[in-house]
Amino acid sequence: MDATTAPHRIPPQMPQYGEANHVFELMQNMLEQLLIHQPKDPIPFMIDHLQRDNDYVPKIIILGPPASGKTTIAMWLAKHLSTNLLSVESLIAKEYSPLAADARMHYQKFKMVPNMLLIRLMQERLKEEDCIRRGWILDGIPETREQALTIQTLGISPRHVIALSAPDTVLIERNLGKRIDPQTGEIYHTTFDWPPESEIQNRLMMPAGISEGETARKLLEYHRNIVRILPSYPKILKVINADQPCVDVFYQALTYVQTSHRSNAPFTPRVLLCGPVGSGKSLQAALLAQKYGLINVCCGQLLKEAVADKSKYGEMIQPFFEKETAVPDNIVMKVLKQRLDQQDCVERGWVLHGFPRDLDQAHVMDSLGYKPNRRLWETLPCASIFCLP
Ligand SMILES: Nc1ncnc2c1ncn2[C@@H]1O[C@H](COP(=O)(O)OP(=O)(O)OP(=O)(O)O)[C@@H](O)[C@H]1O
Ligand SMILES: Nc1nc2c(ncn2[C@H]2C[C@H](O)[C@@H](COP(=O)(O)OP(=O)(O)O)O2)c(=O)[nH]1
Repeated sequence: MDATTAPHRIPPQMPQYGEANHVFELMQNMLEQLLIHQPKDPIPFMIDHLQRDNDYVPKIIILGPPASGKTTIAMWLAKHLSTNLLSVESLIAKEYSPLAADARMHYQKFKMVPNMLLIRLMQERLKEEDCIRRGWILDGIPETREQALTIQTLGISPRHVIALSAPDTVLIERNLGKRIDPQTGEIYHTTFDWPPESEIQNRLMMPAGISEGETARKLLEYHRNIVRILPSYPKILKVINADQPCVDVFYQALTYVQTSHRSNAPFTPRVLLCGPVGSGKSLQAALLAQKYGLINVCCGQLLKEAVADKSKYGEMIQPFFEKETAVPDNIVMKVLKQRLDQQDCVERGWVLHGFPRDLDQAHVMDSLGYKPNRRLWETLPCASIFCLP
């Protein structure tokens, strides 16, 4: 077969390098921003995007009906993730911003901020260094589908969207107990979250707009809009039940925003199955190989085949088999390397079991660049192992 028709050998280090350094996602994010912003000269834009290196900072939207705990959860997340919290109130309160002054005037007159003014105010804030470097959380924004679509068109892409939900009756009742600390802006509740310090208790204020009628009106407005907003975020949305203790809502939200979504990057599974003898590694390896088209690599089987084939390594292994002593790690690794570097393992991925059996072997495997991207540990009570047939 001449060189032009021979299969193109992809060195295993290439896909592994791409996975380890998220090269595909890096390029995908940059391409997205290029197509959204369509700069006259793409090169400086791409250089600036790559130097910013902020693809993985928090970019979170928290939505929910009144009294669902959006602000409470958003504040706790912002503190935990050291990121910036943006809400309508915080945006219009911004000093030295003509846009904010204009928005304040609207808000004082009409109790609302026009869509485009709010979006421009948000855009202005998101361009600031701290939001670029440390990311952001939008609390209760977007409020309408028009805002959601405009935000997307401007290239403001959240990585995670959380929608809190709870029965209206619960929220109307809950909102009656809302209290705010005028000094810190912290939110409390007369029943669910009362501060221990009497000094804080004494200065808490009842915010406006928490009466049953007001909350019911806001709920109607929210339900009318939210059904048109959520379809804008099909793959990054998580709905969390807010009718449970705040702390539980917070930890579900935190767990979600700390997960990364499946990317479209090409992915070659390299699965490592560990566990005591009899824990089912061989069986699970065979099932995984069959289901996902992986190569089933059993280390013990490889050594036996090398001896049976009387290969170069087989002759080295034979004496250890005859003396029933452990085959030296360097010989085992050579046999394993020969197998894992074969085209089928590189292209389809593998599920390895029976190696490594100890830390030294794990270090040798890692040092040679064989890094599994899925690790499964099978455990079994000792008693069960001795009962195996
Ligand atoms: N899971 C919860 N369980 C009980 N009380 C909660 C919970 N989450 C928030 N609260 C309380 O409900 C009240 C409203 O919370 P918060 O202001 O965070 O809600 P919100 O969704 O931001 O409301 P709004 O949209 O009206 O500002 C506060 O007193 C808060 O302490
Ligand atoms: N009950 C039960 N038995 C199992 C399970 N997985 C494997 N086995 C059986 C099949 C074999 O007879 C025995 C050892 O399985 P194995 O896959 O060879 O274990 P391992 O030594 O490769 O880890 O246990 C399992 O999940 N449940």
